[in-house]
Amino acid sequence: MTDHARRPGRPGEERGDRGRDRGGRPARPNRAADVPRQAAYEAIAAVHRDDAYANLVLPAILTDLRLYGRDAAFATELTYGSLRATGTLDAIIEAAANRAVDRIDPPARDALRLGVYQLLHTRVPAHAAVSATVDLVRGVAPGAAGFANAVLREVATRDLDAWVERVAPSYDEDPIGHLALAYQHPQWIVRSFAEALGGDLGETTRLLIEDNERPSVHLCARPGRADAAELADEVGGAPGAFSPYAVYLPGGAPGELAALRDGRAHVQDEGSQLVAAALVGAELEGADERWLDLCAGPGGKAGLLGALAAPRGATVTAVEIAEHRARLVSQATRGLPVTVLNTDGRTVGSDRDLPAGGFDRVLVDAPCTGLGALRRRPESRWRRQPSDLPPLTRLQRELLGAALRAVRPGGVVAYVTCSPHTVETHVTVTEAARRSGAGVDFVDARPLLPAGMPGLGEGPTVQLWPHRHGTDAMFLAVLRRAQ
Ligand SMILES: C[S@@+](CC[C@H](N)C(=O)[O-])C[C@H]1O[C@@H](n2cnc3c(N)ncnc32)[C@H](O)[C@@H]1O
Repeated sequence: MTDHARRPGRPGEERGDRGRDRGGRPARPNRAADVPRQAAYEAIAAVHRDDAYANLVLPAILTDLRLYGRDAAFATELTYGSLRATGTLDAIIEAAANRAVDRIDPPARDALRLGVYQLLHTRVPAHAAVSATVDLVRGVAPGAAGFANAVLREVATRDLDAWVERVAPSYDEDPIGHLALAYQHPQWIVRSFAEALGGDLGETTRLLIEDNERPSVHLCARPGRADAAELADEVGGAPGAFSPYAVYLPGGAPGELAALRDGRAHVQDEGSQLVAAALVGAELEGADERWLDLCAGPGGKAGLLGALAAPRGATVTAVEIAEHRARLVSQATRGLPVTVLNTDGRTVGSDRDLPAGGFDRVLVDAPCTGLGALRRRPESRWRRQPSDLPPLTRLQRELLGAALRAVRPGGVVAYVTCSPHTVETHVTVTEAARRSGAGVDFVDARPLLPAGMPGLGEGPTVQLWPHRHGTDAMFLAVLRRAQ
């Protein structure tokens, strides 16, 4: 695995030796296991053992094992599908094995997850799923082959619905617990979605279903450099439903597109385009020249803001605390009127380049749990924990407080998260506005989005949703500092 595919270890986090051979290398399944399953095993083992990200580690494994076409697609489906379903697969394995999953050796457990996924979610014939998985287990955890065989045979006695009925609480007694198991999300996340959707469990279910689909890739045709309709023709895609800059790409990865190479477009979810453009569309009296992006890495929104700033004679200051991400912002905004600062956005007022009251428009695209983008990272729903919330919401409040210091009287701030969790959205915004010394008014964000966009709620803030808008679940609040 390449280093960039690996999530940095947290301080004090130890990596165990399980699933490694005597030389310390990850144990490889035996060569008899067929190659797509071997690739999927290696990817999910890397995710669980090394904290890797599947979307980064899998392409490297596919290349390493020379898998293309249908084989690569099968390996991808197995990897993404079994990572997304981990919690549900584990509940089924526990019931079938009559043993807690954390008492199963990690290599055998990962192989079993893959096997159960094939049995319950794919058209792979049961005998093939069982024998291929037992072969895999022989390579990675030889002592567990008989155990795996017995568990898989037990799982194969029922279909998915019957297993859900057996292991999930009934919908009537515990609807959140039932939906979590049936639709493969942790309970705390289902609860937070239901709350953000006003308690509508039917709509929550539609969201959970959408979260289990792979999203299409969206491009942003950079204003002044490309036209969305022409770009759609060029790449064989379709113009977006809402953003005037969006193009939906057919298939998965964008690959080598000339438009990306020569800076006419960048990859960006349509929801991200909409919230960045909303900041620029907000009415402003007086000067409109100095824009600030307080959390800019890796530079998607800074790229769009820069392209929108250029013809207006405005400039963008893009702040990013992480050095490597600041470099990505510089790359993403080459040729645009954007200055990148590798610093902490909370230094507004004490950093010469970030003067208090020095900006007309400010974007805070805050670090968040990313619960609105679970479609993109199959493992992230199981990795995120409720304990992630307190430090993140504190940082969000501080960054929004800094933005409210940075904006001039009468100027506007857009607060954005790619999470619909109300603690990261409404609670953060209300608290930061309350604590800010300056007077702050909410601007209705709905008219700042394209006319006719459905499902924008009661305002003044806006929550976009995968199942309503086909975008990530982006939240947008627009605030104006009192004169
Ligand atoms: C949600 S991402 C921003 C995405 C970006 N706006 C885009 O469209 O590509 C949040 C970013 O904030 C950065 N960040 C976190 N704490 C920060 C701080 N105190 N000051 C500035 N940037 C910070 C993170 O490193 C991360 O790159």
